[in-house]
Amino acid sequence: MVTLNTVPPSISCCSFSSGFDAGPPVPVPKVGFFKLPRSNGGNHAKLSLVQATEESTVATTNGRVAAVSGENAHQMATNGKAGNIVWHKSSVDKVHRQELLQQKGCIIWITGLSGSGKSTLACALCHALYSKGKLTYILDGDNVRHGLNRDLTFKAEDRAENIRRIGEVAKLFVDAGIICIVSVISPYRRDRDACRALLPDGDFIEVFMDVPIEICEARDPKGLYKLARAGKIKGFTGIDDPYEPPLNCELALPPKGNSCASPCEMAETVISYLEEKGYLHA
Ligand SMILES: Nc1ncnc2c1ncn2[C@@H]1O[C@H](COP(=O)(O)OS(=O)(=O)O)[C@@H](OP(=O)(O)O)[C@H]1O
Ligand SMILES: Nc1ncnc2c1ncn2[C@@H]1O[C@H](COP(=O)(O)OP(=O)(O)O)[C@@H](O)[C@H]1O
Repeated sequence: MVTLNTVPPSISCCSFSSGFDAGPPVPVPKVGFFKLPRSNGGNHAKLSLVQATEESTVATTNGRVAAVSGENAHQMATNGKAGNIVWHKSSVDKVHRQELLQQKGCIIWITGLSGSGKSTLACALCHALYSKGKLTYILDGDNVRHGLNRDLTFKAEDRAENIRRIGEVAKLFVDAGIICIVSVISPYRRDRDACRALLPDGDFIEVFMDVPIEICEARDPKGLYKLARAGKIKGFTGIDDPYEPPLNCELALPPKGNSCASPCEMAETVISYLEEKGYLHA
């Protein structure tokens, strides 16, 4: 049984003064009104609340953010196509959640050919960490392609989008303080490295299932290699589509001779790494 024994963080909502004792003082913003230009339809723009702090200036009209400066400008620059989006901070953050869970959030990214044992290792690891009272969540390629990524094929650009979305979701799990286990072929180095770059150094732990295709093909639990060899599946990884092995992974798990270590032994190897790097403590 896991006992949670933590001091809750003091609560403050955004940067507005709450008016009651809620922990350390927060900056009280200067609040005023600001008239925005006429909207397209010729109606007068509504007077809008302007929240101005030393760090940022945000104006809204009809619920939409109109202007930002200061530290949040960085978020404006990195948010892709939408524009005018401001990062919203909470008073309960990753550090508090990690304290609650007594672990550190990270991604264990398991890459390798179909049949190399990614899902099996993911399950063994999840089980072993659960036994130690550690919270994990598995994002498995097959499973995610049933929902979030059901619109994607196995063309290179769709595989890239598959990995990008999984990387972003995994990053949210890490922010939640969870050990996120990702088991996906992720055949392109560039796509894996892009996910690595989403996280602080060390938090992306790449585990390579270094299993030769002959072994994977002999296993063929879903009969997909057989279909690929028969030309009934086109663009199958390792047959007529590329797999780029990692160059600098944190862990590689090759077979010893003709046999692989058991899934439990592999899970223990990963757990030793997590232990050594301090991920199993807050
Ligand atoms: N063309 C092709 N190539 C590779 N794999 C194929 C293909 N078509 C279907 N499958 C099945 O899809 C699973 C791989 O999905 P992933 O999301 O992990 O792939 S990828 O990372 O986007 O390359 C993979 O699951 P695993 O066997 O668990 O790896 C296969 O079962
Ligand atoms: N360490 C292992 N030793 C022997 N067989 C394994 C091992 N790991 C997985 N397998 C077997 O290999 C097959 C493919 O494993 P799976 O985890 O589904 O691979 P992947 O997710 O990479 O496609 C399954 O039949 C599984 O039981």
